[in-house]
Amino acid sequence: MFVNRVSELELLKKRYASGKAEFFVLYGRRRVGKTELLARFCEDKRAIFFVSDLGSEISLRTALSAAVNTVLFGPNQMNAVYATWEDLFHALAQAAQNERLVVVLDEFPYLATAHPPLATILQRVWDQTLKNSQIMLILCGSYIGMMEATVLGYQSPLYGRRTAQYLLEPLQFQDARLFFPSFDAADQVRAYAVYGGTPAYLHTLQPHQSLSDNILDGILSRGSFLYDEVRFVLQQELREPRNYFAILQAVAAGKTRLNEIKQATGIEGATAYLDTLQQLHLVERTVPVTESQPHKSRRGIYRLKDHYLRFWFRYVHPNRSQLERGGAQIVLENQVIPEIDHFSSLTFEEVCQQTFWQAGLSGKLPFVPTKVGSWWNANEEVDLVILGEKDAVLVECKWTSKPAGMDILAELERKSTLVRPELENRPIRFALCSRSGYTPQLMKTAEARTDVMLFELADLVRSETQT
Ligand SMILES: Nc1ncnc2c1ncn2[C@@H]1O[C@H](COP(=O)(O)OP(=O)(O)OP(=O)(O)O)[C@@H](O)[C@H]1O
Repeated sequence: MFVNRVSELELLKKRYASGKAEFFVLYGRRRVGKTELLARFCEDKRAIFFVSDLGSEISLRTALSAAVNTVLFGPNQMNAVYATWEDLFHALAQAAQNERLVVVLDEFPYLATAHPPLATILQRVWDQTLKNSQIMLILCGSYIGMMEATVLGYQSPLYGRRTAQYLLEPLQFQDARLFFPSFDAADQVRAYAVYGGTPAYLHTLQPHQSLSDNILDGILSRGSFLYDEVRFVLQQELREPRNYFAILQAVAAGKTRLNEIKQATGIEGATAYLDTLQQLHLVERTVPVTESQPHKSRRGIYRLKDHYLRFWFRYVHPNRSQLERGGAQIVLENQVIPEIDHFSSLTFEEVCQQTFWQAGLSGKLPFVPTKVGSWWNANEEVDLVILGEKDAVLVECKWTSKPAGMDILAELERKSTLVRPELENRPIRFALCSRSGYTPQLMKTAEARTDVMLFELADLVRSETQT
């Protein structure tokens, strides 16, 4: 099963069709599907696809030489090794002189580390010959920090050479749910809350088993792929993980403001760590949707960007001693199951947000949204506010087992008086999204009013995506 990535493939195809040399940089966190995407793209093309590993400069040059020669001259030439990287890149330029040639260097940071002058050499050959050829060079990497240092950043010799760069994001809910179509709608949201949109993590799910059995066997049990996955990935990205781990754990536990994070971790210099974690796309700082200058906002809060990171820091990392002694069932029963709905409620808001964006952009809302996000002040918050040029909808997302009633609408109307001053005279409408439906009285009210919309869980999980 290969899910979505339609717009990414389109972008790559467009560049391929440009008729000139292309230098495409694809990056994104581990397991997000970079290699798979590029493999699909290269399927029907004249392409050299090379995945680096932790080998030495000579072993990587030998392996890449073999890959290059096999594609350019056939398997008989496999043993000829280019004496220098210059020779190798010039050979690529030669081969791409009159004919499109795609060259993928996957896990490029490994190459750059094995041979530090490589970025400078590539830049030189690019400027001399490659840029005038028909090459489509794709550099790809997981270690986002390293990609930014070796290819994307100002300080890199390759800076300014790229013709396109793309950060591959995890799949959204509508795609992720295709990995567990047999779950009911509520469990699909819960599963997305736990696994997020990383295809490699979604692949571990056994759809014929219940969600809790999946969590037990595939996450909480020692030796399972996901049990140590976060530690493994973070240790590769971060040299001194201890303080980062403490900060990530605090944020996962709901400490979202800077002073709360400092207090929970005792780390005075938390800001610097948070900056790095943001650069690594592990943490994001969000501000109320109405803020016009996000960087200056005093209402910024920190959140973990990745769902599975959130789950791991909430339930695996803090319970490690118990889990190491075989206590997976106890952690599941005493913590995960009782809290799963509380844990999933934030994801439900995110699913609603994704749905409103999609609906709005495909003309299914009364107006085109320009921004969708949460709003909060020191004491109160509104789950979502959908802003258009001249419209605003305030949304309450209820992830509870009881039908939502008039009190929920009244509460949202009360909060609208707090948000109104920031809405620049836009008329306000209200929308409710509820996992468990609505009371008859609220349904009647919504029918009678043009400024109230009700959405059921089924409306929100209905899929229109491609596979
Ligand atoms: N769009 C997709 N639909 C379904 N499965 C996918 C998709 N993208 C990737 N996968 C699967 O997810 C797993 C991880 O993908 P892949 O190896 O491409 O990720 P990556 O970003 O290159 O990871 P790494 O950085 O760890 O090398 C693979 O098993 C792959 O087949």
